[in-house]
Amino acid sequence: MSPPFCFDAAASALAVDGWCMLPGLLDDAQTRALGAECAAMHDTRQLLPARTGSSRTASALRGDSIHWFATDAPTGPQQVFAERMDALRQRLGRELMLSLVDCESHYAMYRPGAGYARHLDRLRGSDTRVISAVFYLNQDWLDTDGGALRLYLDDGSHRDILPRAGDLLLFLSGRFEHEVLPATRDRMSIASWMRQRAVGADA
Ligand SMILES: O=C(O)CCC(=O)C(=O)O
Ligand SMILES: [Fe+2]
Repeated sequence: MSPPFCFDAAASALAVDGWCMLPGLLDDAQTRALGAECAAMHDTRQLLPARTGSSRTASALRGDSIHWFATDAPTGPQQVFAERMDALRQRLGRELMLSLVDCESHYAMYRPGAGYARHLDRLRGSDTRVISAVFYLNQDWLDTDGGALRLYLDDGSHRDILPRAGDLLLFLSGRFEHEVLPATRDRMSIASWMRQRAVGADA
């Protein structure tokens, strides 16, 4: 387990820049177990084409297939991930003085050539997603494999982040547009959102 200072460094970077990379969320065996589970679920057709917003049909905007984690019956690897993310959520909430009440997560598989067009991680009419987190599951990813997440920064520049196993990308959901560029091989990740209660919802 990585020491808590990693979480503190992430909180500081999020407060200053609004985004950061956090290595060491899980160890290599835990990361590999999640990658193996995602690949197996894809092979057994348990990942379904993702939809955007209220659209009933799979959108041309995104080409991934996903599986939401069931919080009531997590698998072993999912439970390990969820516990670690909960610890991170609580630490970030304290440090950034945010009320982050829960975290929702799904596996995602992008087949070669699939991407996700530039977007913001806020669902239409909803401001519950505060922090976006993407945990990557791809062993031995090469620069030439493509598949970067392109994060558009405030100053008009962008950063390309390769989906390397064990890396966690964190950013403020309401602030950064981003897109997934197509890759030449299968690209797996866990996309998560740390959420606040909907404004106007009952306490
Ligand atoms: O897989 C990624 O790098 C990001 C996915 C994403 O932007 C999303 O699911 O909203
Ligand atoms: Fe996104």
